Amino acid sequence: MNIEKGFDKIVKTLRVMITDQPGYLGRLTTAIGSEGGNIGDIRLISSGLTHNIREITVYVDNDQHLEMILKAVAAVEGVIVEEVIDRVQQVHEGGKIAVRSRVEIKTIGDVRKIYTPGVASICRQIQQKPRLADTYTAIGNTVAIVTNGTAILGLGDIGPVAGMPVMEGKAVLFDHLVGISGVPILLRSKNVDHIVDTIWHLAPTFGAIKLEDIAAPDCFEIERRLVEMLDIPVMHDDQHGTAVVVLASLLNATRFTGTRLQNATIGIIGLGAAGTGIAKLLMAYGVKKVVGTDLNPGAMEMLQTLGGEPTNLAGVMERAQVVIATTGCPGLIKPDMVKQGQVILALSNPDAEIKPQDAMTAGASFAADGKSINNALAFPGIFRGALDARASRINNRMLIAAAKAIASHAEEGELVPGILNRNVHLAVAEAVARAAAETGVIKPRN
Ligand SMILES: NC(=O)c1ccc[n+]([C@@H]2O[C@H](COP(=O)([O-])OP(=O)(O)OC[C@H]3O[C@@H](n4cnc5c(N)ncnc54)[C@H](O)[C@@H]3O)[C@@H](O)[C@H]2O)c1
Ligand SMILES: O=C(O)C[C@H](O)C(=O)O
Ligand SMILES: [Mg+2]
Repeated sequence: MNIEKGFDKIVKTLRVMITDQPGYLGRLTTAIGSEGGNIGDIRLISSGLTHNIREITVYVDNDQHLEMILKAVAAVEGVIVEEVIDRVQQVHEGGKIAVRSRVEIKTIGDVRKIYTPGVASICRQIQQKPRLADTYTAIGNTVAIVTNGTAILGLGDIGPVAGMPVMEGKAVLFDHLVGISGVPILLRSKNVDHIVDTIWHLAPTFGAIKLEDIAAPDCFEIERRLVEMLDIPVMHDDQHGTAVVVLASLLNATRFTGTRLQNATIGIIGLGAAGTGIAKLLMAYGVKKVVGTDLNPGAMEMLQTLGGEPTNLAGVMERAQVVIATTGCPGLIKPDMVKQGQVILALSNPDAEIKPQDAMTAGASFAADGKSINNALAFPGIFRGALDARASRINNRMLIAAAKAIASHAEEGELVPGILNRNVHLAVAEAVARAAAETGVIKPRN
């Protein structure tokens, strides 16, 4: 019940020509199954006189596994594989986002209105009353998604351009879930001063700034300085979006087990952007005992400064009732390290420190990975709420309100609700806007 059903396989679609007689499709599926290929959809694409074309979705472990399956299929008489389609690749072709017009142009008169000369009167009005930009431009509904590519998922420092598919993915989620226009900004810099300065100069374009996949420790300084300098919300998603979803999941885990989160010992493995953000929010919520480990002594020092206790990997696994891993190291937690009844959140993407199934088999009471405990549950509603409220910043009260809203939408026995449930994002937005008003971070109308 607590294990997310695995999407940890690679999805391939085989386009096959099959003799249209009884038994051929059966022999084909048997060949796939005999090599351990798990079959998803089977679609009939076209019917000919003697042959059919079908597309068969197969879940495989890796490229070698696919090769074995193709070999087995090639040996089936009356079946020819025409193409192996990669749907993941397909969906990225041409990029996943575009800027599109919201107005229609039918005549030259329309052009005169949306563009020069008509547009000039709108410019003048905004010049006189800057707040009119909220009414007459897209700024208030546009969020920059800024990365320098130094911590793209758990893939590490792969550069901003290689990180673009993730940034586009975040923009797609913004649009789909809460109607925000997310604009990826790729920065070719690892210099904190340059990054801060560049974002400051770009900021008038945006209603808010979402920092994404910028590695620790620079991410802390960049965010701190921007929050200080700008009067629009700035939030590093990997720190705070992740922390909100972790808090939501722990509110539920402790409710199910009848324990008090504040009194639980929380262990964090990997004290980078995500791990440190999680430690900070859990402590702000009232958690008294946070132990943590990192390969980097500077990260351990920071935990100590925050009031946590540095230890080693064995120490975390031994002492913590809840283990949260954010290292980017798949397979770091071995099943024999898991203690009976522990909650294990292995959050690294794309591959977890331990698969939830393995943690459950090893005795965990709850286990989840970064696909279900994902900041995509938090960031859309947090930014929607902050923009709607005209908040100048995002504070802990807003983050905790978001976590409670997420937690309250989980089904019984579930740590968090599904990412695609729009009601969750709406509830998060409302809770965040309310908390912004209660904490007085609403911008005055200028
Ligand atoms: N599920 C989510 O919503 C979510 C959100 C953010 C980040 N993450 C994942 O968390 C991971 C880290 O992301 P980040 O942005 O914090 O990166 P980061 O580079 O800021 O931090 C990673 C930290 O892990 C430490 N580390 C690496 N290997 C370690 C090991 N073997 N033992 C202990 N510490 C180790 C590093 O020293 C570093 O401090 C990534 O895999 C990312 O996908 C998941
Ligand atoms: O992008 C994700 O899936 C979550 C998170 O922001 C990450 O960096 O892993
Ligand atoms: Mg990220």
